[in-house]
Amino acid sequence: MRMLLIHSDYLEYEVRDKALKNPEPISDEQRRGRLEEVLAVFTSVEKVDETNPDEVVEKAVAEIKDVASQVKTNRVFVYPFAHLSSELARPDVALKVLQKVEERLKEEGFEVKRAPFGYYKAFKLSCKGHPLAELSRTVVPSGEVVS
Ligand SMILES: C[C@@H](O)[C@H](N)C(=O)N[C@H]1[C@@H](O)[C@H](n2cnc3c(N)ncnc32)O[C@@H]1CO
Repeated sequence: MRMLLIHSDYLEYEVRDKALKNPEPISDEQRRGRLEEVLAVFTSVEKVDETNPDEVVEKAVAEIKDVASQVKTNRVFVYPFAHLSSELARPDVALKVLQKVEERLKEEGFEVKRAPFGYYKAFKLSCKGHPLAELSRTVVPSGEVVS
């Protein structure tokens, strides 16, 4: 799993067209979303993650918690983003992984939004620009190598 973590004044999105034949079903209210003072986590779930999705979820949550504590926010925006890897996991696996990351972060006490999966989306992002505002992390199941 590849993550680009941007500490932001805000992140907002608006759903546009379907990018998959069967995108995640969403309600009207999920067509737009915005969070302020947020750690935006743009995430590509990778083929290698399919060997142990549950472990990758835990590793990703640990990384997100670490960065969130460094930038002092408890708000996280999980954003599916298929552009950080050339070896993407199947959509059905990727969606489950991202749903689980959202669920586990909430269990850890974070305020979390997750952008809808399987769509083209317009988005606006205001990066804070401090030294820790732009970070990337890669997590893979144990025993796998980062390509
Ligand atoms: C397109 C661009 O504007 C938008 N931002 C987009 O990326 N849409 C992606 C993700 O929401 C999701 N998706 C599919 N596979 C994956 C995966 N392995 N990991 C993460 N997301 C995935 O399906 C869409 C098409 O790949």
